[in-house]
Amino acid sequence: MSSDAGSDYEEAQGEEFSPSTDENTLASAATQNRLPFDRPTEHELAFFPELWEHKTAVEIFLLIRNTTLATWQYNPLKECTALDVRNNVFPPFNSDLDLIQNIVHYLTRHGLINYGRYVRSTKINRFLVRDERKVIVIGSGAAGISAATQLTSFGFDVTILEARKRIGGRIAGFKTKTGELMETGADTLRNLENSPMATLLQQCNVDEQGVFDTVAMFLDGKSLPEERIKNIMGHYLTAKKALNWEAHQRDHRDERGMYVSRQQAYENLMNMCERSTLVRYYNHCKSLENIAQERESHYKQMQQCRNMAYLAENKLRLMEDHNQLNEDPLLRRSLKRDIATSLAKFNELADMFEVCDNHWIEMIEHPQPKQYMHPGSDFSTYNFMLGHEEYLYGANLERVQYTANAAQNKENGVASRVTEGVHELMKQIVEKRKLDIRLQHNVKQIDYSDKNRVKLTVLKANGQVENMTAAFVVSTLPIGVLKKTISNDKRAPTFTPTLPEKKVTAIKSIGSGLVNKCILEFDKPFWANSNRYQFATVSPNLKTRGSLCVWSSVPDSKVITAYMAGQEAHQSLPDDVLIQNAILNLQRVFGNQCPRVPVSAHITRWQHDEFAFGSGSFWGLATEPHHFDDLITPLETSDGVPRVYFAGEHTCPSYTSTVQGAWMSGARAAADMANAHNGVGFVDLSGSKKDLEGEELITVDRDGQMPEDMVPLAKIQRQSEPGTSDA
Ligand SMILES: Cc1cc2nc3c(=O)[nH]c(=O)nc-3n(C[C@H](O)[C@H](O)[C@H](O)COP(=O)(O)OP(=O)(O)OC[C@H]3O[C@@H](n4cnc5c(N)ncnc54)[C@H](O)[C@@H]3O)c2cc1C
Repeated sequence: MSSDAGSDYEEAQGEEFSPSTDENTLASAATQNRLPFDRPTEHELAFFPELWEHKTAVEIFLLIRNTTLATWQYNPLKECTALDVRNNVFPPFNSDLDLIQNIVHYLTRHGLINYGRYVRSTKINRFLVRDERKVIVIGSGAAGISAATQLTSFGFDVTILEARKRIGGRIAGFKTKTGELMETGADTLRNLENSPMATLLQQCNVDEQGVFDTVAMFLDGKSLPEERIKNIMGHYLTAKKALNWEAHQRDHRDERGMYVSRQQAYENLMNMCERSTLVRYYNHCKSLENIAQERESHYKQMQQCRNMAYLAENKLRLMEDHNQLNEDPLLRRSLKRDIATSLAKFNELADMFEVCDNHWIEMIEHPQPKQYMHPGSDFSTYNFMLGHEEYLYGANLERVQYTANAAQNKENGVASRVTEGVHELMKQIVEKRKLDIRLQHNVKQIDYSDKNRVKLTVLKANGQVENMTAAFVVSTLPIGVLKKTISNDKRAPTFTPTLPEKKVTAIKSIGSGLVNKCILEFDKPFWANSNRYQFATVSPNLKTRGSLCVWSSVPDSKVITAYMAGQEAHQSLPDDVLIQNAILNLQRVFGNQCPRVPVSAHITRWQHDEFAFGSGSFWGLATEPHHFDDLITPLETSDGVPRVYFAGEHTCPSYTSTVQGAWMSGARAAADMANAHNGVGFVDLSGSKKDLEGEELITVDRDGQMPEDMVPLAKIQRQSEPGTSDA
């Protein structure tokens, strides 16, 4: 967060916890964790069955739960213990220390507090016998690191096996020869207002930079007026809202039972809008015609009235000239009456004529558009927004189902880039938590056919093969790799026995997407001052809308990144052609300020990365919600014990293809494993600060001696994830 987070970190050890506990603070602590502040979730009700009994019990539970979350958020550099929470809950509600401990334990277990890079002050109780504690986590991406840190806190002995030479997985970056940072994987943390990544940013010694929603847009090198951008953005957001509303109302599938794609849904909406615009235009023209006819008819009647009055008046004058007025008083009166009624009628018609006239003028002054979206720049801008959505989803919108609202989650709210790179967060957590990570350990086989243990065949850097065993395994193999596994690709690890049919179907059904980057380094930044470091170049060609569309940099960096999304992410053009295209794009906007040749450049090809085979997962046209449950369900060894757990961004349906989703999935897998094997009862977690020795973890081995009230719960029905769906 701030550059002096390090010193905060040291100071935190002596700091007292005293967050304000007013209603707003408590409510926002809950929403920050994706929990409803005023009711327990189904998941909480499953763990605290007594909440079904009394309304008062629910109120006390919520007060303690929300205060615990607020206490942790107030200072996430330091473990939040039951004693800290007790001090922050006002009497008499702080009298039940057992309840407070249970809530602290529950929230810790499920990765809502006491996670990431923090100082522990309580002992870690290890109840499982030594052999049952051994966990191997496959992969050191965000999911693997999250699972490993959590499991270590629950008393497991964790080793991470990582195939690459580095940690981080799809969070990656390197320094150029001149020391500039190029982030080749995830670089933007979105949705920070309710993401655990906000806490990690607070815990780590990094500098974060806000990414703004409104960006400058250029079409053919010319800046689009802000007003037009806002206008089109309005159309796009309305369409997106309509789509999300529709997704909650009914299912739209084709004859094969596949969901309608987002592209199709946007096109349908656009056609509907075009149709209704045309209908409105037709009605407008029809009304104009009717008014014109009405006006004409009034005019004609006015003429008739005028003529009648004129005739009667002429007749009267003639009678007067011939001194006949007194001769025929009846005729005289009748003529006078005709004049009066004609004039009255004329006036009435004149008023009606004026009303018509005003209406006519008003309609002429407010013409109706003939088209919903004008072809040309407006349509290109709208199309750019769909291209941007392809970047957020990491997939062509023709392949993403219309119901998916993950992009909504990612796009809205607070977003940040980390000056030192997102991988710096992972590095600092790994160092602080002293995780045991074996790099260049490529897992080739996961054998769960035995009893009591899982065997792994691992290919090491020196070409040696090592067989390793563990009581439990957490696989964070990416969706792209799992897809290769089920298609028997030699580069991907195998499972023995082969994966169950349900899992295979799930892996096939969940989409594997692709985003790539073109990263350019120059000798100085020419793309404007430090505030404006994100802009978009709108492609006039609809087919290439995802190509080099969004440009991003961090202030004072000499590196600028363009993203390739949708169809364009699969570009097979050689690097130098892509780099030249990017330079041309920049030159259209910045002219000669942009040099013809960059100092250095890097193009990513995540589709060919054999430890990822893609950038992230998405809700494909055949993805059903239960596919994520099928993917998450652990594999059982031959003794019927669940031992191979699954994590990774692709197992977090609400936040697929994000670092947040990966982190949350690791915490979820760790909780599932601990709940099943390490007991869901609670022990004294209040901790004794006397035991605290620096930042060393204090572990107490109890070798199988589990307290009576701490029974392992073989299977807790996963009713919902804490802090996701039912928030
Ligand atoms: C170009 C790009 C841009 C992105 N931009 C963003 C963004 O701006 N914001 C965002 O939130 N997300 C973004 N993402 C997505 C984000 O990076 C991922 O969702 C997240 O990092 C996935 O974490 P993970 O732990 O699930 O998987 P990974 O990070 O892929 O971790 C899996 C690990 O398993 C290892 N592994 C694979 N096979 C084996 C094997 N056989 N043996 C041992 N280890 C193995 C891999 O090397 C890897 O380290 C982006 C991704 C890409 C590619």
